[in-house]
Amino acid sequence: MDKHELKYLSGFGSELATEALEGALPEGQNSPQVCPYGLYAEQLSGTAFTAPREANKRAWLYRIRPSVVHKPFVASSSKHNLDYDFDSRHPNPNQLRWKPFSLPSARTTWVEGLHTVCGAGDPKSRHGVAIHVYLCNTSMVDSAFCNADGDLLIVPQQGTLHLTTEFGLLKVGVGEIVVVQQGMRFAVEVSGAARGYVLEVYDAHFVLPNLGPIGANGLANPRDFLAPVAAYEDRDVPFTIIQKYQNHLFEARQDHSCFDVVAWHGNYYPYKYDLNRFMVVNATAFDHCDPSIFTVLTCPSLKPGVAIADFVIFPPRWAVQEHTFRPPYYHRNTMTEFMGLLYGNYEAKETGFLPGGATLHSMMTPHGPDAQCFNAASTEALVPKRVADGTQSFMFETSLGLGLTEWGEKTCCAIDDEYFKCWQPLAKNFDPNNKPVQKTAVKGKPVTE
Ligand SMILES: O=C(O)Cc1cc(O)ccc1O
Ligand SMILES: [Fe+2]
Repeated sequence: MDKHELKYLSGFGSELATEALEGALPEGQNSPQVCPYGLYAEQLSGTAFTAPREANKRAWLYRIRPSVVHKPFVASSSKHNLDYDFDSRHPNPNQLRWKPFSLPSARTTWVEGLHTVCGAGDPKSRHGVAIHVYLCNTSMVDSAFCNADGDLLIVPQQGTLHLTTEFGLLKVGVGEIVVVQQGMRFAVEVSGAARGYVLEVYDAHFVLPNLGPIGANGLANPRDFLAPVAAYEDRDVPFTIIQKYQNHLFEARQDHSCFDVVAWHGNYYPYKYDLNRFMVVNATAFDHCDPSIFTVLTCPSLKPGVAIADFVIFPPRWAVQEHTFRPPYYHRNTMTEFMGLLYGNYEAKETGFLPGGATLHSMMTPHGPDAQCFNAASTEALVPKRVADGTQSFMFETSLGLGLTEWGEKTCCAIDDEYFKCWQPLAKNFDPNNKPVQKTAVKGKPVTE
């Protein structure tokens, strides 16, 4: 496996085919009596066999040994920081802000460094989400992680992740995301301190949002999603599969690497996406569009238009709206908003919300721009202006109510108790005697007349 010059296949949910050895993919059928090169055929299903064609997901893996060749799973005795108890703690409706989560000083792998902040639901009933951060510095060796419970959307904030997967290799830097779907085995190598965010969903796979009147193109374009080309290792070594099943970690030993897939085809694969490829659509006349215009990926619920979770970004762009308060409006939402900052700062809060930190605004919890942002944006000259240049923030937005873990609310020691103060200086500007002349979109016809 060459880890330096990585090649990718392009397409979101496409039917892809790739072989590391010429002729390793059987021709014209999935299960020949004898597979090329003496490989074993194995299907990995990402949906029920009978899911409608447009939703049906599966991959055929041609591997040195089938993945069933392992010793029994036993409860993992390794230290970990995953926590799926979202119901024991008292609910907390406050606006929450976390200072940057501290990186470990002891040797910590990506799996060991996963810390759960909040979540809802459970994988047994296939409904819910969990939000984690990872804080690590050490590469996984001779082991692979596999989430039997759902999909992982991984957002690096510091340090490049080198993923070895059953499907091949992915290099994921800051400003890119990677989605490893349910049941796909992978290992993470890092070359120093690494921090990032993880959105785990149990209900369904991520899809691209519908574009409606935007048309056939825009937002995240399907061809910018990249899948690995097949790459395998034939290594007979003591090897551990770390499997998360029903939110518990299990380990199974085997005598060979699981990254032994020589060829694969199908529409179920891990993929990465460069956030800089996002084609921004926004208001060009007046008013502030809802942030759904910045949805990269969505995990839909069964209610039309309601997401289990959306992955939304706030990309660098032009702001050109006239007679408009351009930053986010003040709001209370039916959705829950968890935000993270990758680099730079967030337009509605220039200070306090720092890269590697986070905020949580739960359903119906009021929030919006801090006082400093309100005052500046209420008086600024409304010339065309770049916003969010040199920055990248994102939101995990869910229709579920989230419960905090003990680590998220206490032991991470990162909660910023001062957060509420950013709104307190918002002044009462109301003056019933000062009837304004409001500018309108239709020149010469003010609505106040
Ligand atoms: O709260 C936030 O900062 C996220 C957000 C941004 C925006 O432009 C509109 C609504 C919204 O929730
Ligand atoms: Fe919000």
